Amino acid sequence: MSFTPSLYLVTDTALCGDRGVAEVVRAAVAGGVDAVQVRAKHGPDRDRLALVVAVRDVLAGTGVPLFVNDAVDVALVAGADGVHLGQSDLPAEQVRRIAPGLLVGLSVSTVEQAQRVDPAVVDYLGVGPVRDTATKPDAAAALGAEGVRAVVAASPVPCVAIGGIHPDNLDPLRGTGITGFCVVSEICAADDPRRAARALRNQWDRA
Ligand SMILES: Cc1ncc(COP(=O)(O)OP(=O)(O)O)c(N)n1
Ligand SMILES: Cc1ncsc1CCOP(=O)(O)O
Ligand SMILES: [Mg+2]
Repeated sequence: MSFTPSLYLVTDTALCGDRGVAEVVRAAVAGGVDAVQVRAKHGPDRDRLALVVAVRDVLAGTGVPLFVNDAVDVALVAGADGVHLGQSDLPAEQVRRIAPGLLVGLSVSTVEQAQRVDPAVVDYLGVGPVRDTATKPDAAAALGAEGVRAVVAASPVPCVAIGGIHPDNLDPLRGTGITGFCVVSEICAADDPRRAARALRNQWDRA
């Protein structure tokens, strides 16, 4: 089954603040988010696992798939649907071999990286960053919409765009070939995550 989300939320624990990640996810899904990745770059695995389990419980029965960033072991233990890997994380081939039941996402920032993707081991690509973003200061150089279009054209699997995406720069991504897009700060830092998700979803779904 191919993974083709429209609005993919990647969480940031600090930006979610006192509301907590699970409650922000609940609101965002009510607003139209159709895929979620728990991205917790700091802290012990026990805390990461507890966070993923809390989000899994919020997503139960919604049909919205749950991904874990980086940590294949946590994804398996928590019963998540998939894992998202970067170019420096565990190799996708080996993750598919040890965890054949997990969906696998891979980050790419260049046409060459997209051309090397094996569709037998990678289910979707996260293409970016589209723009510079304070959320991931160590990201590669910004691609812009035309750069995204070139990477997507080279990909054998569905692609989502990520990085610096906000309502004022979303429209140029239309027609690049992406199935959808990811946001962190636009939803996690919003006063009203449900409303922020609904606005993004309406903007994207507009014909
Ligand atoms: C959907 C999606 N695309 C790209 C990324 C970035 O992954 P990575 O390059 O491994 O960087 P970190 O997120 O681990 O800092 C992502 N997480 N999700
Ligand atoms: C995880 C990640 N990977 C590339 S950019 C990025 C962060 C995107 O965050 P934001 O949507 O706040 O710009
Ligand atoms: Mg990573």
